[in-house]
Amino acid sequence: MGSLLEAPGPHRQAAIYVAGTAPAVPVDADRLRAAAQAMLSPEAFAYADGAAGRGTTRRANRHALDRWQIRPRVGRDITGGDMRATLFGRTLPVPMLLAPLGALELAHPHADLAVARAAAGAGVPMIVSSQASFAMERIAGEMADAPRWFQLYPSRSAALVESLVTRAEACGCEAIVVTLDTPTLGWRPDDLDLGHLPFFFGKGIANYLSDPVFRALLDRPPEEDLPAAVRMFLGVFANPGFTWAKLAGVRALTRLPLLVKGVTHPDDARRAIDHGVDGIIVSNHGGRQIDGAVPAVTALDEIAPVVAGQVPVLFDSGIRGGTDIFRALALGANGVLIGRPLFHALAVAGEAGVAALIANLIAEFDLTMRLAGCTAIAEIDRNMIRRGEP
Ligand SMILES: Cc1cc2nc3c(=O)[nH]c(=O)nc-3n(C[C@H](O)[C@H](O)[C@H](O)COP(=O)(O)O)c2cc1C
Ligand SMILES: CC(C)CC(=O)C(=O)O
Repeated sequence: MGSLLEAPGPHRQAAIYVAGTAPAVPVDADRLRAAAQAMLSPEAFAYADGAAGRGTTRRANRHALDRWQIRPRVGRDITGGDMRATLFGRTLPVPMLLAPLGALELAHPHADLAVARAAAGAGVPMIVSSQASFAMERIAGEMADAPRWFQLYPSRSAALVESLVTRAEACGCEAIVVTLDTPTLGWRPDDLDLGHLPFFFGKGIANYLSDPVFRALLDRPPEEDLPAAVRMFLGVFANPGFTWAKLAGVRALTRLPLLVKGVTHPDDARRAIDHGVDGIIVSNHGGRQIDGAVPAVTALDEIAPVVAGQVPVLFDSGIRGGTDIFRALALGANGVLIGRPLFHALAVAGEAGVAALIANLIAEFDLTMRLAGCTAIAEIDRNMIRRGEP
């Protein structure tokens, strides 16, 4: 049997299963999540799925996205279709990146290495987490010249921050993302109930264990005394005293584009620009930090007009399909980050799972865009959507 979609296009066939054959990796985000849950330990699933407090913001992220209604334009020639977008001088096949996710070894033993290979295969940038399960140099080693960025938790140790940023530059990361919404971990009942956080067990700390500055803080090497290294990690990885003024210190360390992640207030978007950032990631960390925080897409709607094109605005927290990508772009985002579905796809089928997820998202976005009458990213503007009833 042929594919269900015959129209020409670079990614068109990606999501398409041959009639009668169910896809190995569920296409729908909810089914993908369920498949991952069936395979993972309760602790691993809870860590990724978990949210702050009662999960109000995690739910609100979806609810708010669903309220935005696409207003398709008809009677247009949609034979072609160009999803490419340029960010910081790099042309991407589609305005989509893989969000930084820590402790991916909970999902799959190949963790970040599998994600890196799938990302590189698709040309979709991977944002390597500070909390990666492999050292960033090994992850980069899987990617040839494919685009990768590095996400930094501003550590209490300025020397460690400098070392991490220097290493990221040296292994070919093309941008530095400073996450500002996690000066300390949020209140996460699922993890608390299970008494489990990956970091306590030495997971997701490979970038620290491989760092000369971090190792110099230890009395004995982590290979001899992992619990002591874990305690040191817990003591230094975050910096509750990190302020806008201190961002200048990170800015001074690198000539790479610097983005801040976790902005939801328009005044903070203004401040970020005043402090010389090159990009803003509107995100509430998938509702994992403050229960009751503003839905991320509502924040995007407020922030995009304030930024008004001065720097690129990226968006995450709730993106589950191609229509969500369309909504975010229509609200002024220059690109989106894929979060939890990436963890789920990795759990279900490793590198192949992530490759399938990426291909499916691109294919659905492609179809959404052209069915809405748009054949170029620039055509996806505010006029293409409206806010529906609550
Ligand atoms: C398992 C997991 C680990 C995460 N680790 C990080 C991290 O190390 N650094 C970071 O900036 N954000 C981290 N995040 C937040 C994501 O980058 C992203 O903001 C969030 O997943 C978006 O919400 P969504 O998954 O509901 O779309 C993590 C999220 C999850 C689910
Ligand atoms: C706080 C980190 C260590 C990991 C993270 O960002 C998360 O679990 O959401």
